[in-house]
Amino acid sequence: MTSSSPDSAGRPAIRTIGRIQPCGWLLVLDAEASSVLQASANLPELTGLPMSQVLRARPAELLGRRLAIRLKQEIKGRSRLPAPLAITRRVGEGSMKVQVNAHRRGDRVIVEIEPLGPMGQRRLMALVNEWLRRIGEAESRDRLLDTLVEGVAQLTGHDRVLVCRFDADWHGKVVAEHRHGPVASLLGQHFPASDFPAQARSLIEQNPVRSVPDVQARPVEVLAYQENSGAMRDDLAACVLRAPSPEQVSYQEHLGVGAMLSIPIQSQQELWGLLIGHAMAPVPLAPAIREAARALVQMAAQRLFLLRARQEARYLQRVQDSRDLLTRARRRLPSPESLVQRHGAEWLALFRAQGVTLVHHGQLVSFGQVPSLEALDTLVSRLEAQHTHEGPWYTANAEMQAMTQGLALDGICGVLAIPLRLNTQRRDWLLLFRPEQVETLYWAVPGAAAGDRSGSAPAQPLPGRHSAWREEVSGRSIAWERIERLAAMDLGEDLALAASVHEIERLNARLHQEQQALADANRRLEQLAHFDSLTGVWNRYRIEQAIDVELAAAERYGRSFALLLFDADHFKRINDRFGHEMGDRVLRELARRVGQSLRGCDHLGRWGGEEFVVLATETDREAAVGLGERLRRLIAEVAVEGLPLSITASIGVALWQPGDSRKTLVKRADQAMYRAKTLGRDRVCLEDGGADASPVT
Ligand SMILES: Nc1nc2c(ncn2[C@@H]2O[C@H](COP(=O)(O)OP(=O)(O)OP(=O)(O)O)[C@@H](O)[C@H]2O)c(=O)[nH]1
Repeated sequence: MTSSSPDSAGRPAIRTIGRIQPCGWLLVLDAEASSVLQASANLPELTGLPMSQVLRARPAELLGRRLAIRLKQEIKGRSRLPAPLAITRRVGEGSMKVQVNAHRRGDRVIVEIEPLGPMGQRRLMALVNEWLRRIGEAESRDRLLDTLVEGVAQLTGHDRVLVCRFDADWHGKVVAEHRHGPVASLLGQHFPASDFPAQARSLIEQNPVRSVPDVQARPVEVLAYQENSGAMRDDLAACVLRAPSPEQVSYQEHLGVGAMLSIPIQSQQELWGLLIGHAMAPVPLAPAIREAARALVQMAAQRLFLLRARQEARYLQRVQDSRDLLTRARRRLPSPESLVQRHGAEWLALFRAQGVTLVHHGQLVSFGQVPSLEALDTLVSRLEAQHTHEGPWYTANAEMQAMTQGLALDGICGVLAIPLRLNTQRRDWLLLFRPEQVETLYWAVPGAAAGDRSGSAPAQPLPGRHSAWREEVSGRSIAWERIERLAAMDLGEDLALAASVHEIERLNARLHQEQQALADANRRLEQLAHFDSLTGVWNRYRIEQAIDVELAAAERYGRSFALLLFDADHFKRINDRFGHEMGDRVLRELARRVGQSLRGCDHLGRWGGEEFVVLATETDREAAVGLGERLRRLIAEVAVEGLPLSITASIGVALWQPGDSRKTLVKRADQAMYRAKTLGRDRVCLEDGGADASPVT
């Protein structure tokens, strides 16, 4: 900002508050657009008034009454004019058609006046429509961009129109170009990120079209009286006419460019790239042509994002197909480990990767080429500790990331890590690895590239080319694209689900086994608790329970039942003569035969030693004695292999009497049995008072 002191005549000082290009005129008005605050120093040419007067004039004196009123009305309550106003101005002897545009900046209204070009509106419209049609029909990205650069070149007359695509680091690569005349090609070359500083990128939002019709032209100062000069430094940031900075001028000179145009290719979410027009000599660019070029770029951007969406949809379909396979596989419940082995090759193709690792329950399963186990372990612990959110972690430049630095990655430069949340305590991971991809870059501007990128060899000038330097970029893999990251997240979700299903199935199987074991144990326990281990018939505890149940039923319903207690005769002799094992065999055989001969409603139990109890339900005295006699005969017929003797038993019979307890009933049966013993054995005795069945044949 420069200023001059009041002159000798005492007139107030005039300050310079900015600069514009000489291809137009600029006025800064107050918020109501009713008084002039600042004006470009070339306004005397257009108005015929001296500068001192311009700075004191009312807008109507400079723009004409009708235009000034329209301007005032149309900018009221708006941030910019809905459409430019066109007027014809008398300039000197002749007249000139100019376009007036205005926008608000803080509490000021900035008015830009530009001469309209010679091309008729109708011819221009026809041309634009033709190119819009061609752009709308392009079926591939390359075809689309080629059409765009050709169309813009035809409209603007620039010698070289190119499309520069930004990468994730804001380096730009020239991906399409149209040239006219002997101008050097920049196709395939790179512009370093330093050519597109963040500040310049943010200016794109304020004023998307940047046109410098004459790079070398001396800028025109925007002046103000001291009292009106309190302008913000960036007052002119959104002006089309804003003069390029000295650095921009020298940059363009370096490229040998006399005129330039730049229009962003963007969606609401992203700045995809830039369309750049270069002319070796100055080229005036009428506002209508500038706008037409912008319309072409906007149409191309729309088409570009549509084509990309289609391509992404195709890619997602492939991923979906793979996920379907996984879902089908899930029904067969394979382990996550076997899924990796089965689908690994397919995932590597889908994600352009060379290796994949699934970290599941602390176990690592890999397919393809992956880092060493030690490196993987370290990577997973670092991810666990440092990557706290649910989204993916990724890098194309592993050496430069703290997460992957210092790991023996064996030539792997790209890592995409997807956290799989299976339980709340610990995460599993799906890891994809990409190899290094050495790339040769041609930098459009020497010097600027060196040091910008890590791991790259120093940039070398290319022999025979002035504007390109060659650089070998190493230590990087191809970048993980957004759509690939999203697809990997989907795959991760499926894997987590498959792992959960498998895990649940495994736990269920274990639970089933445990239940089975528990049931077996219970069965064994019951066997132990209720059955005699030698003979397999009920033990004393169980038969006592049964007697109690029968006593209760008899007490309640008056149902008569009998208890038969029998004891093998002279059993000791068998043991003594033929051994204890023979004694055991005899007891088993005896129990088996007696048990088999009983009715389903009667019960046999071992009372202890060689003594057994038969509980005969619904049995009266006669039937009980009959049963005793039947058993006596049956026992006498029992033959045991290797035993040359016959076996006999003494049987005591007692019948339930009202008021009986287990003890009294058993006691009577025991006494009866004792009597049978004393009467000579091998006989049935009824309790006291009953007639004994006679034995011996
Ligand atoms: N082998 C075998 N012997 C048993 C078992 N339980 C008891 N004994 C034996 O059975 C015999 C019973 O002998 P005693 O009570 O003298 O009666 P006994 O020899 O049958 O004579 P009486 O009952 O008077 O006819 C003892 O020798 C016990 O050791 C068993 O489970 N297996």
